[in-house]
Amino acid sequence: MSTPDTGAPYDADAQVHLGVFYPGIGPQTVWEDAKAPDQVSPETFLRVAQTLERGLFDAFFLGDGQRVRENRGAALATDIAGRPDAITQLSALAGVTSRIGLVATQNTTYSLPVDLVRRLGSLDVLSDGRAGWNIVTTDNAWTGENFRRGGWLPHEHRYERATELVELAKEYWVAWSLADVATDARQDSWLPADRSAVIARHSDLLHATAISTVPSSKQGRPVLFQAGDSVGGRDLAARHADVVFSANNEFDAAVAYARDLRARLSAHGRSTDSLRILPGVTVIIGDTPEDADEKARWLRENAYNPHRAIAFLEHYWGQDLSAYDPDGPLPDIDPIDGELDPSRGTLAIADRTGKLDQITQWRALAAEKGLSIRQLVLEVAPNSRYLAGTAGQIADRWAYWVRHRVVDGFNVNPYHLQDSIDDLVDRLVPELQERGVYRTEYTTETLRDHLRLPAV
Ligand SMILES: Cc1cc2nc3c(=O)[nH]c(=O)nc-3n(C[C@H](O)[C@H](O)[C@H](O)COP(=O)(O)O)c2cc1C
Repeated sequence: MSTPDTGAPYDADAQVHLGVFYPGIGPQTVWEDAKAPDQVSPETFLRVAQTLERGLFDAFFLGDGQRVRENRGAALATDIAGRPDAITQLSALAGVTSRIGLVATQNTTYSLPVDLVRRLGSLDVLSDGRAGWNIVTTDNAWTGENFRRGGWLPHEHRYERATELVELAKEYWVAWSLADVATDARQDSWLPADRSAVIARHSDLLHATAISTVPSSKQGRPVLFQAGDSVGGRDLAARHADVVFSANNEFDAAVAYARDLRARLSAHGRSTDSLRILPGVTVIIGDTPEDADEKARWLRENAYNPHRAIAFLEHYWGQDLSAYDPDGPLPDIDPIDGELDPSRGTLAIADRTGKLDQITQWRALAAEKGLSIRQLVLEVAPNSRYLAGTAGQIADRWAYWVRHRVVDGFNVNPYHLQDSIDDLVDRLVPELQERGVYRTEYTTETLRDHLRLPAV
């Protein structure tokens, strides 16, 4: 096999960095199973975080979604079922874990800047330098309707606001440290003036004036993850992120992505080693390759059962499609705008065209491959592709990927809140350790150091 051009040299000592990304209980997670634990109880998360810490994981992180999406007056069948706020949840875990990084997804489009930055800085200080922020711009107008401003901001402005917010955050978190606090109570102020300067940003998209209320943490500031794959997203990552949570987990796409991102890093004057690339992936471990494939087949069919397959299409067609046979051809009617319209999901004016283009593409794919509604959904729905194999096969593959710098590790989406996490820790981790690509103990304390990132 030829050496992939990833924009970084081969590294025989490269290590696999691992996170678990838990988006919340949705179609990709088996929650009907009797053994599946409750998705909001503190005991569930305590057990998951402690298992991952036993497995020496770099990070546990939570997705964010601030509104339940609807379908014909009920919760959309393919959406996440219930999702408490990530910072609140991770703050609870900070007290019962000691090493694992705690990463909260929070959106930059709707959040109030100083409030968000202050809460993330607080998690970082209270966890002793283990916090991360998964920066998302959030692509749906439903979320916007929760907020005073309503569904707002087209795509390009979302990244402008995100950049301004991140720049504010970076100033806010390192404004002062505990070492700056006066020990002599007779001094005029408990902070020197140059450490309590007003941090201000005023633009069409963001207004904020702040003096930081939280000291810098043991790792300086929270580690910045960025999730979003457009040019705007990649540029934000290249300018400011420490880690990208990428969606490119197929080999050729991952190689091209690594090369592109590293070129962007260089263009922004950053070293290609200052950013970690961790794509999301669902891992299915079997006793044999056939066993893993069989599990994957079952999971995929469970995730998009006939009912959910129709619900998935209704989201695009904007209307009731319950009369259509999931094992039959795609609807031949045109989509309409309405309650289920994904233009409420993406905010762009041109969405109606985008939606029609999408449907045209699906029709072509279904015609080419002879796919029914359900087969098409299994082909195109997010997270419906899995990495299935024995633990040894997956470890071999990952060792190759990290040494060739295609990625620096993975964010694994658990398909079962406990079983798939046990498999990672008890079956995959020992195989990675045997190949010398995974730590055998924590030798570092902060998330930044676990990830071998440059100091702030
Ligand atoms: C791997 C990944 C994970 C994401 N997780 C979330 C999430 O938990 N909550 C959220 O609101 N948006 C999430 N997003 C959506 C992004 O914030 C963004 O809105 C979307 O990807 C559109 O931006 P883009 O065109 O730059 O990709 C995620 C995106 C990616 C690629």
